Amino acid sequence: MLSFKHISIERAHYRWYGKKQWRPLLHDVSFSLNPGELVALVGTSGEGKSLLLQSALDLLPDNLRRRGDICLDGETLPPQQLRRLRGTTLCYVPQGVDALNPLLTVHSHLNRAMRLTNSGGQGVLSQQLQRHQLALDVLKRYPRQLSGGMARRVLACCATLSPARYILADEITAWLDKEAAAQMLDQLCLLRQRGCGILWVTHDLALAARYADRILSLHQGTLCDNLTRRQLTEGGGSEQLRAHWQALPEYHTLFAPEGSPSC
Ligand SMILES: Nc1ncnc2c1ncn2[C@@H]1O[C@H](COP(=O)(O)OP(=O)(O)OP(=O)(O)O)[C@@H](O)[C@H]1O
Repeated sequence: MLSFKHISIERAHYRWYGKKQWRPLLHDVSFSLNPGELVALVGTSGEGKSLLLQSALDLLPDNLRRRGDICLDGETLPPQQLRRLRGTTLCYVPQGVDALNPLLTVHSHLNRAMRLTNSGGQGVLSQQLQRHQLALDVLKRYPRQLSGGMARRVLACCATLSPARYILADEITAWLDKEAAAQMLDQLCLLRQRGCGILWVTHDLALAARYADRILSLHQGTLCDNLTRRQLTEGGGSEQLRAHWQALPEYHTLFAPEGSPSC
């Protein structure tokens, strides 16, 4: 189990006379991610979702710091151990596709992910590409020759090829049309079946309610919801999460009397 215990993230602020102060961005966030569980993390833009994922891998920029503990199977992981576990136990799929090295082809990126698993072989590679709707000729291309959605699928492909027990995926379905997003989530569900724990940052509460086992929501720097999909669809959660859910067409379809047109 991967646990976030009392995580606070603070930003350095310098006064005009040079004194440094730490100002909170996120405050006392605690939750756990179980193996074989897909958990969606929602919240409005700028709430700190990406920073929370980055803090779990010790990837925060120098002007930010984390307080609290990241624990794996009950053991607190110091920063140097978190860095060692990157790619092997914990895998981060960043929001920006600039995480792809511009000097390496897609083949090199995927090969590296495969070497970590030792599951090599062209067969595995082409199977994964097919699952992510990527043609074989994409292997020769450099990141600048990919569309935003293709680059995102290459990043997802690296994550699925890695041996990670926990995947922290930041807006993995952004820039994808509905069909491609559903296919991407089907891939995450396959990983979940294999026992992988997935924390998925998203703005799409409708998709979260369809695919995630649990939904977490951040609001004003704190974690204000940690509920199951069923609790959400049955009207649970904080006021702002309920308002968000009830504004979605999915909510109205769910409660529309049979035979009436859905909105
Ligand atoms: N390096 C940084 N220095 C100072 N502030 C930062 C830094 N990185 C992020 N922030 C601030 O931290 C807050 C949270 O940022 P974060 O990227 O985690 O938001 P988010 O919830 O992922 O937003 P979005 O949904 O738009 O991606 C924002 O207010 C942002 O401006």
